Amino acid sequence: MAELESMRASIDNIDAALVHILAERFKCTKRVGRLKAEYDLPPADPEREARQIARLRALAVDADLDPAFAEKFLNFIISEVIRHHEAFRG
Ligand SMILES: C=C(O[C@@H]1C=C(C(=O)O)C=C[C@H]1O)C(=O)O
Repeated sequence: MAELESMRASIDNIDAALVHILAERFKCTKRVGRLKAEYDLPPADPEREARQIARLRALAVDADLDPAFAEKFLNFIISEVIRHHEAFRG
């Protein structure tokens, strides 16, 4: 079925883009983690996280994406980031 193949090709492209986007994000967050370790700042910043979650939920609603899913996804990423930041502190 041509439409199925076409949709799957787009899904594969989107998955590749997601991997590249996540890799860039983790490059930034690792740099932030090294700065935090250097300046003895805590690995997590719950106030910033709350602002990011509120912003992402609103963007999700506008984009017709489930905001609960958007929040879960961001929390999943942030928990990995915090794990990296804790490791930088040693
Ligand atoms: C990257 C940071 O560290 C943590 C991870 C965050 C993220 O992945 O967006 C946000 C806040 C912090 O809990 C930061 O403080 O900016």
